[in-house]
This record gives sequence, C-alpha cells and structure tokens, in this order.
Amino acid sequence: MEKRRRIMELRTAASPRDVKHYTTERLREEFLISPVFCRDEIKLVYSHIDRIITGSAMPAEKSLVLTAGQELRAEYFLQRRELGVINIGGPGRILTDGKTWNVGSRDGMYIGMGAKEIIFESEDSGNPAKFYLNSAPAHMSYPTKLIRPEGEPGKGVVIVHPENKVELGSLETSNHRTICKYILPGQVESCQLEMGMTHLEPGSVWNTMPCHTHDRRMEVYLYFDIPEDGFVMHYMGEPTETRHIIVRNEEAVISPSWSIHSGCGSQAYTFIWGMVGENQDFDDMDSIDNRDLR
Ligand SMILES: O=C[C@H](O)[C@@H](O)CC(=O)C(=O)O
Ligand SMILES: [Zn+2]
Repeated sequence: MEKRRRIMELRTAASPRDVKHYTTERLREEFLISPVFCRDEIKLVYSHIDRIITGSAMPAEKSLVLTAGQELRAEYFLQRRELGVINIGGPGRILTDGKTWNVGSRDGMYIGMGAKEIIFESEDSGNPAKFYLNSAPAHMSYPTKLIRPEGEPGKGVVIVHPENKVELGSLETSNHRTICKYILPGQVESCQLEMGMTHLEPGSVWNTMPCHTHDRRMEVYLYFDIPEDGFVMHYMGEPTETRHIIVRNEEAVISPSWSIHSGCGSQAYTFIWGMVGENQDFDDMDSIDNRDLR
C-alpha cells in the first residue's frame, strides 16, 4: 500500500480515576470536538473508545471524497467499518459506488461495510449540506439505506417508524423532548452503530434527565440549533463525580461508558447521539436517581 497522509485526529481512552482531576482545559481537550464542521473539508476524530470515528463532511464549492488515510491501514474507509450519517445543513447528495442518494436536511444514511467510493456533495454552495458522521468497526455488510424522519418509503429509503419517535419528559420538568431513532435493530440494521436525533420543545432545556450510564456502550453527542450566544452545559463524569463542559453550537462531546451524558441549555436545542459497543439494546441503561447525583 502506498504511503498515505494522516487525515484524522487521534484521541486515547481516559480513566475516570484520572478524569476527576482534570482542569477545564484538559477536559475539553479530551472530550470536546470543536469545530466539527469546516467548509469544503472532511474532519475526522478517531477515538480509542470503542474505536468510534466522529466527524463531518461539509461540501460547498467542491465534492468531498471519504478516504481511509494513513490511520486505518485499509484500502478504503469502509473496508472494515460501517458509517452513519445525518445531514444538519442544506440539501445534499451522497454517492456510494456511483449510486446517488438525495439527502435532505435532517435526512440520514446508513452505509454498510464494503462501499468503496463515498462522495459528498451539496445542492447549493450558498446553503451547504452538513453531513455529521459516526463510524464503527464492522464484521459484515448490512444494506445501505437512506433514512427520512417523514415521507414515503421507497427502494432503499426507510421512514422512521412511529414507535421510534419517542416523546419524553414534560415542560414542568423542563425536559419535554422527542427522541427520533434513525439507526437501530428492526428499522435499519447495523453491526453495532445506533444513531438518532433528539429535539427539545421550546421552554425545555434538559436532555437525558433523569440521566444514565451504560457500561456496555459509549456515546457521542453533537449539539446544534443553538444561537451564537447560547450554550449547553453538558454534564459528564461518574454519577458521584460530575463535571461540566460548556458546549456551543455544532460542537460534539465524547462520552465514555462510565460517564453520565446529560445537558442543560440556555434555551431549547437539538442533538444527535451515536452509540457503539457491546450491544444494540437501546434500553440497556443504568438509570441514576436524581438523589444520587453529586
Ligand atoms: O442512551 C441514550 C442516549 O443517551 C440518548 O438517546 C438519550 C436522549 O436522547 C435523551 O434522553 O434526551
Ligand atoms: Zn445514553
């Protein structure tokens, strides 16, 4: 294989025994991904935690081609991996081995192991697509699908099932939100990746409250729909050693299995969660009683 260039930032795993001593700066270096989107660039962060790759493709003036880089020691990016995508920008296209998929705003894709050529494009460079990416190691190839929250199903097009739009919380507890699950067993099959988007109602600011951990999976959150002067206080850490990271619009945060992942915003916002690990049982969580948080 010819020598390739490095195209990803590498993050190692961190121990909770060390993390509780971290300064603000150190916490941010380890867990915050910022910026996630760069115009006309593919940005990728490879984490040793379950080997998830988090990143983006934001094609504007040009098409962007996903390659393996030096880091994967693979012929092509999806040789041994699967990929989940959600577009949070304007309408775009994804080409998988020559097949064109029209990926509208808030549409998603699952691209199975083995797809060789992956190209990202925007319909309008003035309103570029922002493809958010989560990728995990894969052991077999599941069919590639376009995933839409609403609309008509078609060949290779899956509409999120009604039971996978889950309304939770209430305005009284400031956590009224809808979890829209894009990639999960029974709807869009994958080896390990699960992905979805949670939208808060106006006046609600808390996500994943009451909170949880899940020792068998790690998770990454991408927060967006936040005004420039807004923010989300993202809470992480062991339930009795909580820390916060201030997250701005379109920033992502890595959550190790041992950590809670919950946030309180200066106003309502939206976020994408991606999970990988031991199982795909969405409800396999360890709930934390609010009284036990410290
Ligand atoms: O393990 C599940 C994930 O943390 C999220 O799906 C939770 C979430 O979107 C929410 O409660 O608001
Ligand atoms: Zn979770």
